[in-house]
Amino acid sequence: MAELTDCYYLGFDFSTQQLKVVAVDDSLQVTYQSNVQFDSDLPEFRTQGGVHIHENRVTVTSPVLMWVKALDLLLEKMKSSGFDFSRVKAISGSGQQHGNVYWKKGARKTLQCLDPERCLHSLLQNSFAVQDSPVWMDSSTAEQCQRLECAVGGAQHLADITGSRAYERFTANQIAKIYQFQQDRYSETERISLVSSFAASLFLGNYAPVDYSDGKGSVSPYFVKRFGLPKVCKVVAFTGDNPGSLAGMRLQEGDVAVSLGTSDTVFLWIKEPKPMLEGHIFCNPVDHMSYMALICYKNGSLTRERIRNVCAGGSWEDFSVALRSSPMGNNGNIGIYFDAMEITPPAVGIHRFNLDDKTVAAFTPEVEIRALIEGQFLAKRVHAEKLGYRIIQGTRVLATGGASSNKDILQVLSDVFNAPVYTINVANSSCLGCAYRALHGLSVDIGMSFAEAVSKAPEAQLAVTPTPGARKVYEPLLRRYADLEERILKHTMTQ
Ligand SMILES: Nc1ncnc2c1ncn2[C@@H]1O[C@H](COP(=O)(O)OP(=O)(O)O)[C@@H](O)[C@H]1O
Ligand SMILES: O=C(CO)[C@@H](O)[C@H](O)COP(=O)(O)O
Repeated sequence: MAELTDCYYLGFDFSTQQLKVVAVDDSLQVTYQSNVQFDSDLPEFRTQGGVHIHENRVTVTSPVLMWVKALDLLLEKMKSSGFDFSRVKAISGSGQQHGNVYWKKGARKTLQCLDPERCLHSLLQNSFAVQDSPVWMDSSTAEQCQRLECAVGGAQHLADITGSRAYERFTANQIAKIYQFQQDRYSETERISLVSSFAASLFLGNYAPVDYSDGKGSVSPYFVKRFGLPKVCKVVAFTGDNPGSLAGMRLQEGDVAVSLGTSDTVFLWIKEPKPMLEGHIFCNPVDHMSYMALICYKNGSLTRERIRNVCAGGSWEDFSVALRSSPMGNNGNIGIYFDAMEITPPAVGIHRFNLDDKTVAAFTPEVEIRALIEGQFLAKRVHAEKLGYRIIQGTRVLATGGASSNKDILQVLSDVFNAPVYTINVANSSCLGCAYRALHGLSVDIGMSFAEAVSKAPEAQLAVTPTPGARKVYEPLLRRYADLEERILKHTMTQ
C-alpha cells in the first residue's frame, strides 16, 4: 500500500448543541471546519439547545438517533463541499461528557455489516434500547448518588478512589437509574457507551472501549465505501469534550482554561491529584502521568442567552455595549443567576444583591448584564481557589467555547482573574484537540509525546489584558461573592 501524502487528520465533537468537525494537515494547519446544529438542522427531533428538558425539570435527555443523523448530515455536507476523504489518515473525536448510550442486543452485529448504500440513521434505527440518552444536564439521580456514596463508605472515599464524589450527571448514577426504573430496557441492552465511545463505535463499526488515551483501530469498511476514506485510516480513541479542549489549547501546567460553551467549565493540568468533595479529577488525555482537574457550571451560555434576550433585545452587540458602558465592580451590585439547579454549588434561583448585600428584586438591564458576567467569573475564581488554585505572576487564562468569541466578555474574565486571557483561532478547541490526537495517535507507537507531535501547531494569541485597577475592585468582591453564595446554599439546604 502506497504511503498517503498531503494527509488530513479529522477531529469531531459531539457536544451539547451541535456536531462539529475540524481537519488539520501534516503541518497542523486547519484546512476545513463545519458543523450541524441540532435544533435548526434537525428540527424533527424538537430539541432546545440540543436537549429535551422533561416536565419534572431535572430529567434531561437527547435523542440518540439525532446524534446519528447529525453524523450522516455532516459527512454528506463535507462530501458535497468537495472534501477529499481519501486523504484522511486518522480520525479522533470527543463528546459531551457523561452522556450515555444504550445499544440494544444485536447492535454490534448491525454495526459490523453496515450497508454503504444507506445512511447510518436508517441502518441504526432499531439499535438502541433507550431512545433518549441521559445527558450531563440531568440532575434527576439524587437517590442513586446517595446510595452509591453510602455503599462505598462516604462521599470523600468515593472521591479518593474515583476523582469525584457522586454527581447526578455522572454515568454510573444514570445507569443505576435506568436499571431501577427501566428494567426491560436495561435487560435489552448489550453495551453501554459514553457519547464519545458511542461516536468512536460508529466510525469503527464495532464497540469502542471507553476513553483510553492511545488506543486505535481501523475505520469501518462502511466509510471506505460510502465516503472514500482510505482503508488504512485509523480511528484514535475519542474522549470527553473538555479533555479534547485541553489538547486543542495545548494547556500547560500553571495555565487555567475557561470553557464558555453550553456548560461553563474551568480546568487545569495537574500532576498531584487531590480529590475533594467539589470538582473532579479526570485522566489527562495527552499524558498518562498527569491529570486534569475540572469544575463544571450548568448555567453557562443558555443563561447568558436568556439575559441577552431580556436585556439586550437578543443582540450580542448590544450585550457588549452594556458591558463596555458599565463600570468594573458594577457599583457593588452582585447577581447570581442559577436558572437551572446549578452543579457548582448545588443551588437554584436568581439572586440580586446591592452594595450592602441586601436582596433586591430587579436591576436595570445594563446592571443585570454586568452582574451576570461578573457573577459567573467571580464564581469560577472563588471555586478554583477553593480547590487550591492560585493566580500567580505569569498565569495565563486560556478561553474557549462559543462565548470566547466575545471580547467584552473576555475583558471581564481578565479583570476578575487579574490575568491575561489567550484564545486560539479555532472556535472549537475540542475538535482541534481531537484532530491533533488523531495525528499523535499514529506516532505513539514510536514513543512520541503529544507535546512533540504538536510542537509546530500555532500558539494561543493574547486576546485581552486586565484593566488597570481591576485587582483592587475585584478582591473585595470575591470575598463578598463567596459569602453570598454560602448564604444562598444554606437557604437552599434548609428548604
Ligand atoms: N458573540 C457571542 N457572545 C456570547 N456568547 C456567544 C456568542 N456567540 C456564540 N455564543 C454562545 O456560544 C454557545 C455555543 O457554544 P459552543 O462552545 O459551540 O457550545 P457546545 O460545544 O456546548 O455546543 C451558544 O449557546 C451561544 O450562547
Ligand atoms: O458535564 C460536563 C463536564 O463535566 C460538561 O462540560 C459537558 O461535557 C458538556 O460540555 P459542552 O457541550 O458544554 O461543551
